[in-house]
Amino acid sequence: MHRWQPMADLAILAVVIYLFLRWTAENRLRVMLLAISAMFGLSALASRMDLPLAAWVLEAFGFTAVLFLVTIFQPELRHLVMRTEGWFRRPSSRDDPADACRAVTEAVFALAREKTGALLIVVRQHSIRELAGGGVEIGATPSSALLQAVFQKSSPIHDGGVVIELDRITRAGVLLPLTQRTDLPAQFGTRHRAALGISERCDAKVVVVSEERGDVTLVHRASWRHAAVERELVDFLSQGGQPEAAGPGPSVRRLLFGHMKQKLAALSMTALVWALTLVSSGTAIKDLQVPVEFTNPPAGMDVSKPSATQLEMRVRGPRWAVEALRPDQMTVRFDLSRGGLGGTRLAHPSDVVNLPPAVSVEWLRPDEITVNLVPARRARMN
Ligand SMILES: Nc1ncnc2c1ncn2[C@@H]1O[C@H](COP(=O)(O)OP(=O)(O)OP(=O)(O)O)[C@@H](O)[C@H]1O
Repeated sequence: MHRWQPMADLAILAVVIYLFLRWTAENRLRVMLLAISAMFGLSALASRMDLPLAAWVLEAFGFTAVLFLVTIFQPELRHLVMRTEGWFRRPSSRDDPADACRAVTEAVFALAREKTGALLIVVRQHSIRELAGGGVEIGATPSSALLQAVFQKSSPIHDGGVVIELDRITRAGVLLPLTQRTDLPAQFGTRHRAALGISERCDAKVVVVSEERGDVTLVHRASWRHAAVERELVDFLSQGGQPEAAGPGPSVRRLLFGHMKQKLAALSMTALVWALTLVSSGTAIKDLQVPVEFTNPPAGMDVSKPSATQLEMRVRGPRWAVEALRPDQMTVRFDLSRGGLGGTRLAHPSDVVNLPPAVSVEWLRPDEITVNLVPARRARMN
């Protein structure tokens, strides 16, 4: 095992935990999944520590919880699968997000001026297929005229919401889940409740035009505010408002500093798993014979009569790390570039042995290696 491998191991684990936390954004489901993972983890720990009864009980709890999860959280699980769809969607190269934003803004404020009710759902990363039912498939490039026409009272599809996905109008007349909140302004009827309902369940941006008051409400992630001027709607739709797949790719800043809470949680959980593996796997000792290689002899010189071509050593460390050590991957290399003609005493071998962290050398033979550097031809004759 190379020194970088355990690091890569932990880094992969941290990334997997982070993706898992981002994926399971719904709190109830996340708690449940974490509880199940913890039960199986503790069960493995108990069996390692020779506590068979505890291991059995924890495992049984884990399986019961899985059954419970599949039956109770079926809609959430289905929604999770839907959510992954957004990771692979790419916008059509024909459609410019700025054009879609312009069309929506123009239509929304035109509808607001004439007090025509409207509800627009701009889909981002999460698929809303499981959340928004019914409606009519459209599949058109957004234009102000088309959006205004859809919401006219005389239109057969003016009821419900219009879905805009990857800068295309994909459906009209869709029914959305209503929010159950009781703390909303009295003037919020079912149109606004539908907007809040969908925004509680996914990352879509929703725009509502009130038929009664002609005002424009912007809804995202269960919070809302009014937009008095077009600029506010444009900002709402464009500031992190484009579906991530539609942009030029996540910015480095967002990649590094976005979702800090989940990143810290993932790092803490990785540290915990690391500590648990150290404790649960116990300590092991292993004797190894590691080959020695001499590299970079000065130009025109060769190595002759090295005092040893392999090292014997005994290492100690966490069982999983020690068991993964493979002598053929641990070649000890001595750099001879600074050697001069004649005998050269090399660095203490234990300084150049490449061991993963937490694994230490108990003893190592020989203590010291010497080589002779000779003109290239003489070495070949030896
Ligand atoms: N579940 C739903 N999903 C999508 N649209 C809905 C849903 N329920 C109602 N609507 C839309 O809302 C309209 C009714 O709006 P209502 O007057 O109840 O709401 P409101 O929030 O007071 O809006 P407004 O201020 O425009 O009156 C319906 O005609 C329909 O178009």
